[in-house]
Amino acid sequence: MTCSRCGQDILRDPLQNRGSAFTEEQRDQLGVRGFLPARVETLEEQARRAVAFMRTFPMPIQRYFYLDALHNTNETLFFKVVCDNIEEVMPIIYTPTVGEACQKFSHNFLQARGLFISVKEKGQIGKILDNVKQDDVEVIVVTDGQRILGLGDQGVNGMGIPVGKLALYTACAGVAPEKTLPVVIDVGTNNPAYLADPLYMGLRQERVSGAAYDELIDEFMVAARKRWPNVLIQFEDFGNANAFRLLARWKDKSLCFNDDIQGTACVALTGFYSAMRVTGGKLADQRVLFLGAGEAATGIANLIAEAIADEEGMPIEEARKRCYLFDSKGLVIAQRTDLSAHKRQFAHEAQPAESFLQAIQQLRPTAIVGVAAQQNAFNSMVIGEMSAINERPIVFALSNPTSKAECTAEMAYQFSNGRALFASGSPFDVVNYNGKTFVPRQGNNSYVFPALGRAATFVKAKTMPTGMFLAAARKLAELVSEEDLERGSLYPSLSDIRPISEAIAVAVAEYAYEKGLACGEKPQDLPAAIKASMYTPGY
Ligand SMILES: O=C([O-])CC(=O)C(=O)O
Ligand SMILES: [Mg+2]
Repeated sequence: MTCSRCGQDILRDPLQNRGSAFTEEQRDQLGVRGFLPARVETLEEQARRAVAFMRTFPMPIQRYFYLDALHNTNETLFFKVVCDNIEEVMPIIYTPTVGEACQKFSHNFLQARGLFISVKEKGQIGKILDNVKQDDVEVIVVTDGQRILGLGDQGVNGMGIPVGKLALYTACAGVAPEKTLPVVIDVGTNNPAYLADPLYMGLRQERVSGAAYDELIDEFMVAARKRWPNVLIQFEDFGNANAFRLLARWKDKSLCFNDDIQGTACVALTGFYSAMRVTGGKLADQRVLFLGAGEAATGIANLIAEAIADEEGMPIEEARKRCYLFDSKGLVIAQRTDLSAHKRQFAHEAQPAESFLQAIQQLRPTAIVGVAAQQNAFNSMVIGEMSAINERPIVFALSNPTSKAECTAEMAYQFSNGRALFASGSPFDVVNYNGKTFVPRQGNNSYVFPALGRAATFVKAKTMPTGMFLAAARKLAELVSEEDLERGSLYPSLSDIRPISEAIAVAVAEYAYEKGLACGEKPQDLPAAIKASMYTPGY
């Protein structure tokens, strides 16, 4: 198509722009001649320049803003850089640096990605969605910014999270960039610093709750599905109360899931399967004590219970007795009267314990899981006690970003004399301890959410039941090698995330076909069909 006046628009559209890679022919056809230096470059050449430039910035946050600018300029090039350097780039565009980027969002704002829907726009969400050019959105990640990682209420500044999650959908599981849409629902913020900040870009009012909140989310859910009937909606970083309510309201009638409850659970369960290859025994033999009782804690505890119930043919209530929660008021036990429904399921008969250490001494757990964003809560006493009780204590410090982790990898190995089976939510470097090299890996939902989403949209599932998360956890566990375990890695290397995501997507899709959750015929060669459906950056 010849369009001599469209050239400049094409160069400004990150989905169409190829910059210096436009060929001589395209430069004439598309009307971009004159707006580019003479040399025609390959994507590889462009990527080399981009990576070299990125590395000139000393701080991760500077690299984040450079990559964000690249993302907004040329998506193909951005994803080429991300896909070919995933281990280097992931901690920048995702956890932990994305947390800092959220905190700086309103101060460093240049150009936004995604949709901002505020409570002022109630009644008009359908119209807003009609403004979106993309006609085939497959995955939406939506947040209301109330609990961004372990950083609390970030309001609209939380937009970095849906943007980062969706970048991983594309990079890890090949969901095409034009089929993703990040969304922030702005109902205000209860963060006093933002309310007082003249540069804060969201609604400067206290959060709306109750019926007005529910009606807004309902309107969004209905309008999104009307505009894109098969879209998957991933709930991300909502506050506890809304996260559980929204999931309960929508999980059986809409293709959706909550990443913090279900995605995190899936990866944590894999961590247990890996740990048990070292310790021996079965999941039903575990006794798990959680520091925290929110989305991640009860999500993980419930999925462990589902897995035990499935493996042992045991009632779920019985299986739940392997998991104990410790919240801000102490150990969650049957006699407490202040418990919300999601905690009550894990309120067992036990003595009260005021400190986490006391709870360990009473319950003698095989594993502790930190999901309370309490830096250094897993101190030498806690890990020392776990190591006195267990030959190989399981210690998962899952809170994000790094500053909120319950302990560092180094602390876990040091305080356990190198015996801890460790995983963390944020990345930690290799640790040398007592002549041994440990390679800790991330028990982060990024191992599974892109693949789960890829599978669910591929099979056009109507909902995402628990079995899909179990299938993903078990497949990921199969991909952990003996060499990984020898180095203390409970997960495979993220440098292989693309084939890992592919294998998980195949396993989840297989499960969906088997259980009648899929719409349409199963392809004869499912792995080949899934592979062929995955986007790879190229012109
Ligand atoms: O974003 C991450 O790294 C994991 C996650 O969902 C969270 O911490 O809320
Ligand atoms: Mg999250």
